[in-house]
Amino acid sequence: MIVLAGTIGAGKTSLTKRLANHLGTKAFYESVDDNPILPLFYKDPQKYGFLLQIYFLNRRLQEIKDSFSNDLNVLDRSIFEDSLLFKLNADMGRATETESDIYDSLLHNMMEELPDQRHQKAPNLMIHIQISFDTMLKRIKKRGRPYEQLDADPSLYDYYKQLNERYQKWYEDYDESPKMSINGDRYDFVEDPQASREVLAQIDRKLESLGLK
Ligand SMILES: Nc1ncnc2c1ncn2[C@@H]1O[C@H](COP(=O)(O)OP(=O)(O)OP(=O)(O)O)[C@@H](O)[C@H]1O
Repeated sequence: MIVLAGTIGAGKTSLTKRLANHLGTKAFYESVDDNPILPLFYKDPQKYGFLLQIYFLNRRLQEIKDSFSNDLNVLDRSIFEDSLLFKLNADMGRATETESDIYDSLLHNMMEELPDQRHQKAPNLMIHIQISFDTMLKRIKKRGRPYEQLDADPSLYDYYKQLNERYQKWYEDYDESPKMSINGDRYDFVEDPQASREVLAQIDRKLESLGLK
């Protein structure tokens, strides 16, 4: 499977749709607007941080299992990014070190490959969409999910800034599968059809180099 990665508002969902369409495969989305824990988490991160992670972990593993049938199926978010978000939350005092350690050990245990399994759980390719902090703020505002807005909670500014900064290092350290990065500032694949074609061509070249296409 191919997984998309990137910060809030990077365009993972949009690129998932375009890429699956282009490859003629199935797209798997995590519905954000139907997530019952997310608004609770934004209201009280300390109380709901751990529950939210377990909710996501469960959903993302389900997606991985559901998408096994084709190596080119596309998932709108990687399971590995959640750990980055949770660590940030732990560092901001919204989760304890014990919760963070237990989460990491559970993730590791769930993702461990078994000797004779027919399909690997790790993705075949991870595509990171990189955007600047400025673009991230603009996208969050434009999309307008109420609980994500800075007007409602100015302390989110620091959260978003740190999150954006940590993504670059996360991408550099990521070694669960082959990977590539898309410049989401330069290529506005949502609004600009030419940029969209260029991004899909970049991904095609990578898939070809991996023997997946
Ligand atoms: N592991 C996590 N811990 C805390 N919050 C999370 C986690 N994963 C997602 N979220 C929250 O869920 C919401 C949706 O984030 P996500 O990046 O998955 O989708 P998105 O913003 O719609 O992405 P895109 O615009 O790239 O499609 C955001 O408010 C984000 O902060």
